[in-house]
Amino acid sequence: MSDSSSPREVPVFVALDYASRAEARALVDDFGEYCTHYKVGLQLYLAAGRSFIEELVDLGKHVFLDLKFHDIPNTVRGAVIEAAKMGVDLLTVHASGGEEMVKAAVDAAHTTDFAMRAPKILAVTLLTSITQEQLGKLGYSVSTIPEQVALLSNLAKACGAYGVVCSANEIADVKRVSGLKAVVPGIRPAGFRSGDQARVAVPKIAIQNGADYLVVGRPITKAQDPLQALRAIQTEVTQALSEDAEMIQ
Ligand SMILES: O=c1ccn([C@@H]2O[C@H](COP(=O)(O)O)[C@@H](O)[C@H]2O)c(=O)[nH]1
Repeated sequence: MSDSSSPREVPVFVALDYASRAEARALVDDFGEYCTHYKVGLQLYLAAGRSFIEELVDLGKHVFLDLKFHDIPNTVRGAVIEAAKMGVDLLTVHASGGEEMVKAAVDAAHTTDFAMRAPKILAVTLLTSITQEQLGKLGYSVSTIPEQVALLSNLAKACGAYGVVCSANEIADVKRVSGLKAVVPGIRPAGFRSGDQARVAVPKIAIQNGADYLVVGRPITKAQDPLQALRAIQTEVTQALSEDAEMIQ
């Protein structure tokens, strides 16, 4: 979306976690040209299906389909091909599905007939809702969260993924081991409750840490004035990017 010679841009994907197409479409219409990037996850996909994704694509929006595939390689390959047909920009699989599965996803995205619009594959490392304690209960008690994220980022890179999903706390580890794009949910503007998110950061910190994309849901969709909440986040991102650029000069 931007090359290394152009100024750094960090798109904000608004997570449309709604139970109906009508609610999601109302927000998209309210935001108009203020928002060009939307994420569709399990809830809205199950409620509104492919046609809503195609509607967003037809509106010229960048669509991140966040269905987090985790299955045997052959099944994931088929699912990626079907997703590619909708013209989505980004698509998630769980890195913990293993090398063969992530490779199958990347290969499917690149061997599809829709090569011009091949979705970029993101590997989810550790969900931003996971704590160190929960990681231990999953049997990874020898690893810290940053170590586990680094390990899975390395795997994602070896498989040819475009990027990973991680929290703002692990971006440096991701960049160090893989150089992949960091797509960062768990964004909480100052004062907004964390809820079920465990590894959170304000937009400014995510930018300072090197995020390539932010993902924001409830701090926007549950705000009294969602457009105002979106604009405030966009302003914080723009300011942090210009402070960062000044530091580099
Ligand atoms: O590790 C992950 C991976 C995906 N998500 C998704 O991002 C949004 C975040 O929503 P908020 O309301 O801002 O918490 C949501 O759609 C998740 O499914 C994530 O949070 N963490």
